Amino acid sequence: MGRNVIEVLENHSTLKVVAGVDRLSESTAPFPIFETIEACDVAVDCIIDFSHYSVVPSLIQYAMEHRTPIVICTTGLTDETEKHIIEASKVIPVFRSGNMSLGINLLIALAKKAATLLEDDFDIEIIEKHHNRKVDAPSGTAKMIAEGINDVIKSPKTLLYGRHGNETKRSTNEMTIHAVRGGTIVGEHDVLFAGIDEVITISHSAQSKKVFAKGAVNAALFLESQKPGLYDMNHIFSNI
Ligand SMILES: NC(=O)C1=CN([C@@H]2O[C@H](COP(=O)(O)OP(=O)(O)OC[C@H]3O[C@@H](n4cnc5c(N)ncnc54)[C@H](OP(=O)(O)O)[C@@H]3O)[C@@H](O)[C@H]2O)C=CC1
Ligand SMILES: O=C(O)C1=N[C@H](C(=O)O)C[C@H](O)C1
Repeated sequence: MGRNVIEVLENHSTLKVVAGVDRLSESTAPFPIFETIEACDVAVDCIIDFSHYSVVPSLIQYAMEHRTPIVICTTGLTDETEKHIIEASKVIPVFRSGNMSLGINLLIALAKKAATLLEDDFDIEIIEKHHNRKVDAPSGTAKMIAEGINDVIKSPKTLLYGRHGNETKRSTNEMTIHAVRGGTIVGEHDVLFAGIDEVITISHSAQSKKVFAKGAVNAALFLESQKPGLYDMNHIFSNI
């Protein structure tokens, strides 16, 4: 994703990459690359993060100490890191989303609407598919979809992850996320509403990683004029 962000910013009219963080960089980039965020001594106006959940706490710490707005796109964050993000957002503008595409945010809005209409008679299941290099499962997006649905239905469902080892039939109170990993699949999410003799599926398929990089750059631009706070895609697409 880092390379995709660099490409999106290559000919940008107002933004430019002034530094990168990569622990094993062999890059010939025209800007300094640091092994860790702590080593970064370049003044930056915004941090865009696509990394690994284990390093996000150090990014947040750096952003707070330097009063730098931050766009956090990394998924698989621990509960402790989630709390850290909330604390940080009291001091600096923080943009946080497990999916930076417009399409997924529309899918969530549609799935919420469908869930409120169908929750009594339809089983809801989420299937996500990603490339074989992804380290976290289920995807951050699948969790966002499930949480979004649970926020609006009368009886929030218990979340399950896969059905392996389950020796009882499906309960109406559950919603399961199924994760598939293979090849170079960029990112696919299906929300299934399965009723008697009919199934409605709401799907999103990312065709390239560029879509996430563009979303992150838009989020960085959005943060430029924001006060400290926690922001997400709903603040950008407020009319979805
Ligand atoms: N919100 C969104 O829209 C999107 C979010 N993502 C999320 O962004 C994150 C990154 O995705 P992606 O770029 O595809 O993943 P990659 O694995 O390609 O890149 C992750 C980067 O983080 C580095 N890294 C991993 N572990 C550590 C560590 N312990 N210390 C320091 N650096 C580390 C990796 O370095 P190295 O190569 O040396 O391991 C690599 O440079 C994931 O969490 C993914 O789910 C991805 C796409 C869209
Ligand atoms: O790791 C990825 O590639 C992606 N991760 C995000 C997620 O976990 O939902 C977003 C996107 O689906 C791509």
